Amino acid sequence: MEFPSSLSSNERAFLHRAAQSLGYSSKSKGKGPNRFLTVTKKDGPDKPQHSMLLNPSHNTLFVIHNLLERFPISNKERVDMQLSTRSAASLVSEAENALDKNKASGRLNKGIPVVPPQRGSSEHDAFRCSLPVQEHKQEIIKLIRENRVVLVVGATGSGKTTQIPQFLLDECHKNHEPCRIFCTQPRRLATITVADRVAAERGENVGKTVGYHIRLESRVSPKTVLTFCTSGVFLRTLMAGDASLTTVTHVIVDEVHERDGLTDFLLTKLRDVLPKFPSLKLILCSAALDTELFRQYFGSCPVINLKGRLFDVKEFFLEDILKLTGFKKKEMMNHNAEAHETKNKQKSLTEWCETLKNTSVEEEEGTSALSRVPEDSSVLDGEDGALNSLPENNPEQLEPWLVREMDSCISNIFLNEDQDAFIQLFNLILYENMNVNYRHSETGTTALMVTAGQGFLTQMEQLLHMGADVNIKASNGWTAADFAKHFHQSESLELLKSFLEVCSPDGSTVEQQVTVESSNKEEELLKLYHQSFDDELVDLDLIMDLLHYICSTSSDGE
Ligand SMILES: Nc1ncnc2c1ncn2[C@@H]1O[C@H](COP(=O)(O)OP(=O)(O)OP(=O)(O)O)[C@@H](O)[C@H]1O
Repeated sequence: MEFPSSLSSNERAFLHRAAQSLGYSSKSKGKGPNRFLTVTKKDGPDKPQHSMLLNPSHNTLFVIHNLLERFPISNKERVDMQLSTRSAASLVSEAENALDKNKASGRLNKGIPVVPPQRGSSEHDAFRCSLPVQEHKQEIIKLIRENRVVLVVGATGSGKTTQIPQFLLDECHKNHEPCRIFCTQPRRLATITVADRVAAERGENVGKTVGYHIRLESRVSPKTVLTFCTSGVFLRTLMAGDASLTTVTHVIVDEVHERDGLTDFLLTKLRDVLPKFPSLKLILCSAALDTELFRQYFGSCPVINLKGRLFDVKEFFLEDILKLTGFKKKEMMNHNAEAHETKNKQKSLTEWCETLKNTSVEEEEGTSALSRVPEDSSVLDGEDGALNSLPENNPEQLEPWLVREMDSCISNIFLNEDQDAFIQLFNLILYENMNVNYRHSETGTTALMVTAGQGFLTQMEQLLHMGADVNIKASNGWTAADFAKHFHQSESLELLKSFLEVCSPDGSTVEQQVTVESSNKEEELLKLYHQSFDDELVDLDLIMDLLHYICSTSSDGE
């Protein structure tokens, strides 16, 4: 058995005497930090070992083969496995071998308690002091000193895992008390990261004062005082015999609230063995407030409740995030260009409506219904330009003279109430195969819309019979019914209503056709986003932009 170099000369002298009285031989070798004390049986280390025949099953061989492929053995391990005569010079490599064997078997190494070295300073010092657990440092130390089992309850992030083991290390250093601490974690990854973090907080690298041990991997040395390990590794060590706890001073079982099988089993085992090891302290850490069960299980052990670190939760919807981050995709840009075009069309239509309104006011000197533009005229400013896209309406696919003619008919009907324009319009529809739902190239209006707006009932009926669609929206989002309503053409509205009652199988009404469009910028942005991205997918670009925004605009912990 080898003892670590950290022993004082007095301690080494004590061990030499103890070894002698028990009939063992002991020897100190090396200088300064490399001085190790080894205790061997009188027979000497060279006594040949009894060999045992191992007959692994086919299945076992298969598993071993797989494991060796995943974790190939090093040259050194290969040499060590040869049955060679072991020389005294191989004492150090023997110790390393023992570590490796324990690593593979998933059991903790043997060791003795030592006084932890003084903590070094680190960049995390200020952060550590800000953790809620710091306020309870003295209370925690006192309770652990005075009780066999202590339960610490605190919200996630209060500092239980990283700080409580360090309180013990610092306290033992201050009082020159040897200690050997194990802290169990339910997960392998957490075991490694928390060990790394605690070592860094003490200004060290992992593997010195602070180490970790998970199955098939460990970073510990004879100087390791605090070992983070998985519940599985700790349990496996206990299964090999309770004696492994002889030199352990503190066991911290973390995340007991998770109630995973291994941790629960570990707690059962630890409760059973506690009476056998009077100097062993057990600390349970839980993030859940409902801890009565654990408290009772450990004979009404004392409980420390830590305050959590609460941060304001800000709620953002997708449209807020799009606005805050200025997120733009190529597809969104394309949609934006389309939206820009629609905006121009809306502007033209607004001008049309204004012209018509002014003309009517001049004609009817304030008594006209048109002088009382209804409250909802705000829809004219609507920025949403949800145009129905019908391929036959695309002026680019039509001959230019047809576009010119159709545009002129629609604008003349609307702006000049030109009855003759109807003759030309119907000619184009009937003889030039123009679509009855053709939309004016600059405003997106259809013949039905302008006819409804002007209250030309006979022509409206004709258009409806020719298949005019009442659902089409102009560039400002208005349907024919909106035009009728806006320009107070109640008869037009009635006609559309009765037409819908007859023709609409889904029972939609004219009231439902009257569109209330929002001018909300965020909504527009949201619509643009939805048009360019499939909601079923996760938008990693947006997430990256959001993370970047959070990192660049807020300070730590906000
Ligand atoms: N590996 C790490 N890297 C960076 N910061 C860390 C790391 N580990 C912990 N921290 C920081 O230290 C704080 C306290 O962590 P700690 O794990 O001690 O809290 P805890 O109360 O045990 O929470 P939990 O119940 O989630 O384990 C965390 O909120 C985090 O800010």
